[in-house]
Amino acid sequence: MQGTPEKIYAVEHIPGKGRGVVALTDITKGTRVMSEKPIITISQNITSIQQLRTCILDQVSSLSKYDRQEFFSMANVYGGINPLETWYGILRTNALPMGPNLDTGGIFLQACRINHACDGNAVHCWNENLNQLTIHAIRDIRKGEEITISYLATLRNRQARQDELLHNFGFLCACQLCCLPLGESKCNDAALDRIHAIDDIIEKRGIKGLVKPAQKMLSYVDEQVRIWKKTTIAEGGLTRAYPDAFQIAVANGDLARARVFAERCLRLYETSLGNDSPDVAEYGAFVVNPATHKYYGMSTKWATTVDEIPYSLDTQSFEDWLWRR
Ligand SMILES: C[S@@+](CC[C@H](N)C(=O)[O-])C[C@H]1O[C@@H](n2cnc3c(N)ncnc32)[C@H](O)[C@@H]1O
Repeated sequence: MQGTPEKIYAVEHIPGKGRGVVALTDITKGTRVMSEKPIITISQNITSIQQLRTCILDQVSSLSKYDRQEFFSMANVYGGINPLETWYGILRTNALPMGPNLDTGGIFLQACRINHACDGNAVHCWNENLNQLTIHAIRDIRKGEEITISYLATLRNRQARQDELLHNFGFLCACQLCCLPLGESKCNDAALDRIHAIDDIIEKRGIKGLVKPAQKMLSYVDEQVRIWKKTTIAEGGLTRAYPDAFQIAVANGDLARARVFAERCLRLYETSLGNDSPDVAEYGAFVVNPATHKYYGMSTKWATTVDEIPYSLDTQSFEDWLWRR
């Protein structure tokens, strides 16, 4: 018979932050810290106040006594002059996205107690296979350390982060990244600004940009990866950069590089999402056969086969080959 799994975190009072989640043991990178179903869900597709009112009322009134108490004790930076407004304020302060499109959010009794850090040591993700929200450690976390996630969809410069957090969550962030000495903070901001400028270029070019001008686009992603690697930010934006690089390679028929990029995506997703995540299954399949991606065949300009990966090269030469430097 299996014993009860050891509890690796506890919800505790954190000075200046209300409640928060603290590690009860050393937690290694890649560990699933929690996996949880929502007690309330709310969709952005609700179009009328009446619909919103009914949706919130129905769900709050069917909560168990314990869940209701916990829900009422959650942070609310939006206030409210009647119960319904107050509940809506709690939802807006605490809901975590249930999917990549951010159109549905959920209230989770444990995960919603996790405070923010711009460079969080954990990440949250909605797992469609489990129908649960998962939290994974993306760094080693020491016993007694607070477990933190980022509330921000993208990591912008310090001022932009602080403005967004103050506006949406009512606090002035004093995380490690926000408290860097001025010189270091400016360097960090410049790096993040450049990364986002490149993101904008890539987004503007859209799908056509994958093949024209392909080399330029791959160089942009290469630059992003090099910048992220110079920062101390856990995983940085690699979970975005490597899939971009994979798409560029596959769209140009370069199955050798596509497989390497797919392997890198897979490793990142296994750590931050867990082996049962749909993204792990998807990228696992691309590693086996990158040609199954829908963009394969857009161009044959860089055509290679998966057997052409030059594994015998030293690390630097391999990276030069990979990014076509
Ligand atoms: C989702 S709740 C997190 C749990 C909350 N601390 C509680 O007591 O239930 C978000 C709220 O927690 C607080 N919070 C989160 N991260 C914080 C941080 N880094 N510094 C200060 N307050 C923070 C803010 O009040 C924010 O609106």
